[in-house]
Amino acid sequence: MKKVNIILFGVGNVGSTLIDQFLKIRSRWTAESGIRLNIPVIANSGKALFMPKGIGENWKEDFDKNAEAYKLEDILEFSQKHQLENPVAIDATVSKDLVLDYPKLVQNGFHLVAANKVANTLSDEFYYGLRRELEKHKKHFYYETNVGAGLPIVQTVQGLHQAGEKVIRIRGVFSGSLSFIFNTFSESEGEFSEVLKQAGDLGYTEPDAREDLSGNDVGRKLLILARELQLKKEFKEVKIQSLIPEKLNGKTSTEDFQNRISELDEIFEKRKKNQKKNHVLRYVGELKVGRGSLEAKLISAPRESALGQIKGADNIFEIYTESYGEQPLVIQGAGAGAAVTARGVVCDVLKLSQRLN
Ligand SMILES: NC(=O)C1=CN([C@@H]2O[C@H](COP(=O)(O)OP(=O)(O)OC[C@H]3O[C@@H](n4cnc5c(N)ncnc54)[C@H](O)[C@@H]3O)[C@@H](O)[C@H]2O)C=CC1
Ligand SMILES: N[C@@H](CC=O)C(=O)O
Repeated sequence: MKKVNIILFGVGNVGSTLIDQFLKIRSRWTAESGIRLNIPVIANSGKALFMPKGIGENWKEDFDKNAEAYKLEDILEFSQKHQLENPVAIDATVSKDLVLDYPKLVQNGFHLVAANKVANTLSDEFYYGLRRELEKHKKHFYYETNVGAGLPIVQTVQGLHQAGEKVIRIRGVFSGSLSFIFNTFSESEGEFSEVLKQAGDLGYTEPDAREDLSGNDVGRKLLILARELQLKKEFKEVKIQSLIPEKLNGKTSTEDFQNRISELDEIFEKRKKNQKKNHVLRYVGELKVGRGSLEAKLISAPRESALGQIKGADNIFEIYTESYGEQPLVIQGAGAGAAVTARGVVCDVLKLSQRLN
């Protein structure tokens, strides 16, 4: 029997759904794959719950009652003291500080699984430095949910590239929240701000919705895919059209922004009206590999086109390669939401566990 110990950072929207999915699947993993999954530590930004034998169904009550203030060192010590076999740190936060500690986690024997996109979008130096550290310590890093949430995008692009296929262009709708917002707003009479709020309530937006509206989240996904194709790119090289008017951007607090979102209504109402007949708004990302260009922008697409037809929080990725020619390989489906994202993380943990002794 192979034991795998999960240390979960981030018990929010994705993290708490992930715990519930793990608790449901683990007896099947034991029976079918010989993997015994234990979750001895769960942590949010302030507190951590330490349970050497692992959390159970009452984890929420246990966390509320027994979680304590902690530092990363406490987790490293706990892991050593209890000789946790195959420790896996899962990052379901948006924290840059935690990402900067990834090398330390790896040096202390941890494998990594991240929904957080920050590690793959910091400088080239950090990106390759982390990979060198992983190689040196023979540890693995999975991050399928960084692009397309639970959709198999990263593995497909990695697979094509490693197999020698020439990827020419990747284009599509890369943001689940912006997809939901424009799919809904294009077809309804409702105000833009109401739809934006709905996207947040459904768990599609980033904790700060401006990360989505600024186009930064799409920019990050483009950069992650570009780096999978060995393009040496930095985030600042991604051309991004922000949807946030200057008066509401960076300088306002998140709360202030929330209170003023109705100021977006008139702007987007105008954009919707100023389109050709039977056209809809879509926020798209495009990576042109040969030119090394990465761009995220709002376009008006024919309603009957592939981009125009997507529904709900769907993402669509059109992957143009040499062998696929004019007809791209297309991957489409829900691109945001706690359930699909958590399931993508569960898949990563399963794949990682299958590689361990
Ligand atoms: N919601 C979605 O559809 C998708 C989300 N993701 C990514 O998943 C991550 C989590 O998203 P949500 O669950 O929606 O966010 P959330 O805001 O609901 O939860 C984040 C959690 O992280 C905790 N946290 C913050 N800093 C921490 C630290 N240094 N150490 C430990 N915990 C810390 C917070 O206390 C909170 O519990 C984000 O990076 C997001 O980009 C990725 C794909 C899809
Ligand atoms: N906010 C993101 C969530 C997944 O990465 C999105 O809308 O796509």
